[in-house]
Amino acid sequence: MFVLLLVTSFLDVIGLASLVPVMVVAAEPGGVQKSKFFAPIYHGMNFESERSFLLMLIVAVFVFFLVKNLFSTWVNYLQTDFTTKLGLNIVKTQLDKYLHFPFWDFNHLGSSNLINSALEVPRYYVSMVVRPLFVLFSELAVVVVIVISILIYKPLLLALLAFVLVPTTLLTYRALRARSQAIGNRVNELRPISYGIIGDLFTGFVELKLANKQYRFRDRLLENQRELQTLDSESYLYSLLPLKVIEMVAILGVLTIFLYAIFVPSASNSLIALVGLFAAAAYRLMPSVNRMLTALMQVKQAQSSIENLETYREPKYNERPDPKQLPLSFEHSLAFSNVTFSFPGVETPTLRSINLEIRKGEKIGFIGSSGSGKTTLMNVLLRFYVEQHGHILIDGQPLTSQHIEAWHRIVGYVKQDTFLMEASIQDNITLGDANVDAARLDYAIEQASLRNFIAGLPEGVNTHIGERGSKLSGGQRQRIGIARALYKRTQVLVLDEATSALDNETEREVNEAINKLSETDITILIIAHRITTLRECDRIYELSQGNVIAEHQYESLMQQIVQA
Ligand SMILES: Nc1ncnc2c1ncn2[C@@H]1O[C@H](COP(=O)(O)OP(=O)(O)OP(=O)(O)O)[C@@H](O)[C@H]1O
Repeated sequence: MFVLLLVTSFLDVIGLASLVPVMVVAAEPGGVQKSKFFAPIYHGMNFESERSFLLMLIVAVFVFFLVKNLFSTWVNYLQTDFTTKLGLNIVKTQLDKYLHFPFWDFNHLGSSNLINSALEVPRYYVSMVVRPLFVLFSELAVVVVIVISILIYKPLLLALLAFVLVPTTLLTYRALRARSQAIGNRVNELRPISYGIIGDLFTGFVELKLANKQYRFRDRLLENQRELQTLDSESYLYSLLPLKVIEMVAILGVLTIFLYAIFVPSASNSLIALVGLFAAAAYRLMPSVNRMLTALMQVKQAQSSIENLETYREPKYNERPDPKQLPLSFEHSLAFSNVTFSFPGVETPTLRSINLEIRKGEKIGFIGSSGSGKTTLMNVLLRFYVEQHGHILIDGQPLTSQHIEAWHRIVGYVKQDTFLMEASIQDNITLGDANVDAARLDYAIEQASLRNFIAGLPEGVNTHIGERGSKLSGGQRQRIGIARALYKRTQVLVLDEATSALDNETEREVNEAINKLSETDITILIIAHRITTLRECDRIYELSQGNVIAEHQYESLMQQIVQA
């Protein structure tokens, strides 16, 4: 890419330079014969008249410019193609980086940071680092060609130009560099904040409106955006500044030589010619130097993007599943054997030596006060968290990182707040499958007790459910989650009963689905906040402070509660 840009720059300079001798010979009668350069060509090619030679020259110049511009358009195309692919590649590597994040680091990072890192940073990197580097390089090539030409033609002029332009350029760059970098860093801090506020505004629409706080959020967003836009304008202003500074210094150079010529009359003639040359050369060099400076400042401004691409590359953040994935068979039992788990940086374990054995097909309930460790236990089972001691045993075999893919194929999870996309019911159940297995979908809908509900919708499974399922009731959302788990042939289903949707209708709907599932051979683990959900369970374990403190049967547990 850089070599091609170099060639383009050379062609640009040659193109411009070639116009001067052509114009000189054209302007003067008999100029071709006198020219040291053109006379041999004129005679060598046996031209009869100067007019036909000039005609040939004009056609040659035109063809040269045509070819040069076709070539540079092709190079520009390659360049944009290259930056597009590069940009996409960076988005991919950034996304992969975060997809392999340990679960709690992922949560800790937050979605606004993620959006910024995966979408904005690559865009910024391409437009503020890669493209400016191309500009820098091609302008550098132009400057080098001009400098060499001047060096050959008039070394004194070069010395003069260097004396005026080099310190100015360096000083301007030094003066703006630190501020540019500071602007870039601040922009990188502010952008995720805007995404965060916008996200809160959408997710908390109902709560914020009821609390009449929506305008406070709007004002916070506007405040943040104001600073962002001011910084943006400031950096735009800085991009305009170098040209003005350089121009001022160049004009000062011209005027100084004039002054010298006025006060030292003996030197005036040759000096005036030098002034003309100086002005011409400076005017050709100034835009190039300006673009180079702007490019350098943009790269400085994008320093934080470069750093962002580099962060979290350490191995501890890259929990990629072991490449050698092994098959897994689950025919008889799954067990927690002495499972102990602590969150990083937390001293007391959240799960302490958990020992449980569950046979295939059993339905097991988990109860316990809030914070007792129920969700954490399920997250260990789902491998989002990994125990520090003990093992999860599947048919007696420890579940290792080499089984992750096989395990995730057979385990399903229906969370309290089921993840729903702004898409059709079918897409939500199949998670956007391109080739939907219709029989499987039908089975999932039936088992999740969704059939009547879907039959009543005008567009059936193709009905859109609104942002995060806003057009559904709490029970319908959970049942879509259950259908999703069944569609992927889940053998172990973890159900986290919603605490928020506690109305009787929701309970009835979800219980109906669970009861239906009890007839299948799917192993079900239900975290329940209401005991009635656990009617069909074979056993119910009670957790307290990370320990299993009791094992109950549904009937006896109900009796205990009634007596209490
Ligand atoms: N990412 C985390 N980092 C540190 N501590 C955490 C984290 N997630 C949960 N905890 C803590 O672990 C403990 C167990 O939480 P957990 O969510 O497993 O409880 P739970 O029994 O499912 O509660 P609930 O019924 O309210 O959902 C709590 O004290 C909680 O504060």
